[in-house]
Amino acid sequence: MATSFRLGLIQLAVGASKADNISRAVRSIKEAASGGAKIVALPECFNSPYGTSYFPEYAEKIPGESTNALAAAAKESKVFLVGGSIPEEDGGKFYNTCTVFNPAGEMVAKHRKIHLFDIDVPGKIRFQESEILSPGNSFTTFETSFCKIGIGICYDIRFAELAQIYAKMGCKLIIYPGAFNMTTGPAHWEILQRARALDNQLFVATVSPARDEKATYVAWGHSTVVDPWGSVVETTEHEEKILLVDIDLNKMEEVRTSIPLTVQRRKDMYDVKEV
Ligand SMILES: NC(=O)CC(=O)C(=O)O
Repeated sequence: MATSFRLGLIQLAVGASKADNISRAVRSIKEAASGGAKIVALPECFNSPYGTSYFPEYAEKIPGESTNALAAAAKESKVFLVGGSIPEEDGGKFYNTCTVFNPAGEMVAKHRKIHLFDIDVPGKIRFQESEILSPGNSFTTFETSFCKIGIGICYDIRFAELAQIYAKMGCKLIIYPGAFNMTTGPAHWEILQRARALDNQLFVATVSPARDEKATYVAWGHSTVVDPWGSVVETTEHEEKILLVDIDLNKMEEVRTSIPLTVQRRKDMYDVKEV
């Protein structure tokens, strides 16, 4: 199994036209692949503006228009493709869903956002995904020719337990398509990624939409890769951009050998009763 690869993160400018969002995503996937990316990822809500009022209008069944385009793009460019997320409709319910495709264009994973983004920061931001969306109920990992990868969507990154579970399942990289905002972005976006990476001694990547100041929800941007030492390998500002980042998985073993948390855990002590 190869231990290094190039990861392509597509910080896509997402607008009101679904067709335009899809075609620009497909173009960017090809561009990332031409730049040598073997694993490519799109942002949360890549085909729709982010907001509960948009979800029913933009929602699709899976497979559907957006995921068929992703499957074809993965196959054409021969990449593993983490398809950001789309609003999904299934059985009259809506989900925030990430689909993953292998280089043959087959869907190999589907993650429905587990932790819904319900927050109310007085005077700053109130967002209640649960007004429209239902949560997913399963963990999502997939195998590549490089390593096992775990998927979370945006708010999922705030829950340390999910990352710990993916680490236990043998993931070396967790990819979080996400769209933090102008309040929580500067405060928490980078520190959460570094915390998840450092706690679990693995790679973490996030992919945001580009910032649109006129949108009802203004995304923070700053798609990033953090290594198992907790260092930011690569990040960007808020404009549309394709980040190409070389990942050397040997770094993980190096860090785990130097600071051997995985064998030092006191699992005999951690099962405490919650009060
Ligand atoms: N948009 C999200 O799901 C999460 C977010 O913006 C935050 O946690 O802050």
